[in-house]
Amino acid sequence: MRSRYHHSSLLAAALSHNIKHTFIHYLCLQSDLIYTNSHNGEKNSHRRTENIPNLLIVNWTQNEVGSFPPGKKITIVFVIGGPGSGKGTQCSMIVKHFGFTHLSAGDLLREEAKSDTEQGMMVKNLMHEGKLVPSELIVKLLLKAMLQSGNDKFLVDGFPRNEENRQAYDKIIGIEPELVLFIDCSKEEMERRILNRNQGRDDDNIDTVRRRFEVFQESTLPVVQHYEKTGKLRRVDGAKSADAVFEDVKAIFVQLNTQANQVSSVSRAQSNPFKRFLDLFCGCFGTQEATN
Ligand SMILES: Nc1ncnc2c1ncn2[C@@H]1O[C@H](COP(=O)(O)OP(=O)(O)OP(=O)(O)O)[C@@H](O)[C@H]1O
Ligand SMILES: Nc1ccn([C@H]2C[C@H](O)[C@@H](COP(=O)(O)O)O2)c(=O)n1
Repeated sequence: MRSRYHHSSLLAAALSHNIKHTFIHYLCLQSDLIYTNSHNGEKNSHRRTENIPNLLIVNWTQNEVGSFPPGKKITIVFVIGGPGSGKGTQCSMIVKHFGFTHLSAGDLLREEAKSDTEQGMMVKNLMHEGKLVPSELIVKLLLKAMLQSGNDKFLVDGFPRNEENRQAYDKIIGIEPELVLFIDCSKEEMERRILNRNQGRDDDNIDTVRRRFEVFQESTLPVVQHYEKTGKLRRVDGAKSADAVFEDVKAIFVQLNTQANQVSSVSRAQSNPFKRFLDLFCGCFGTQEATN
């Protein structure tokens, strides 16, 4: 306990004096803190939580990543489910039918893991152990990919994986998801699918898969419960065949499109001055709404 306190104090001192990264890393490893050089350019240390690794350098600024133009309508759907539940499979089908851009948090991290940097190595190791990568990093990668795509409709696959992901997203991107699709599937079926997947993924081995299940149980299920309470969750039975699951998914997206069209026709009508005048006029004489 004393040594942990000692390292935390040294870390604070090192941060305020711009001491070399390697020394800061050492201190982070010895304490329960992580270090981030965060989006507002400030160096910070944070208390580590359950799924946060020992050390992290997140090095970015808001300018580096950019943001959406103010007032632009952006549609976001989160797709969550256990490992191997069929998130990627369903996302590919949604893209074909509904014109979303598919952003897989796992794929973005696998790309990052290829880079020959300290950060790349950290991501690679965490994924190999079946652990979650720090939230600021994944949110930054998502925002970057969203802006690069030029689209305004996004399926965010495999996110949020824990409460910390959700909070980092709120802080950095802050666009409420329209809905959260949850693909519900038994552990036995997911394990069977992953071990048959054969895509050369480093984390598709029995030990890592078991750890990924634990993380899903401990960290992702509370997020599912959160969205259930807010009324945003749409649960589908992932145990059916991929096509049968998509029938259920399709119904959810058709409804989402219908709602979006209704909202945009109301706002188009509200921005038409002639229609507003006519509605007011008819309202005064007790007639039905003038136009629609
Ligand atoms: N409904 C289904 N029935 C049977 N097999 C399926 C079904 N959906 C997907 N699969 C197969 O199961 C494997 C895992 O699917 P997929 O990669 O889509 O899952 P995922 O949830 O994205 O996994 P991960 O979280 O590990 O990336 C793939 O080989 C896929 O072809
Ligand atoms: N929000 C996320 C999403 C993914 N990861 C890491 C940990 C996962 O085991 C791995 C693979 O993801 P998948 O392809 O199964 O969606 O990527 C994370 O840390 N945070």
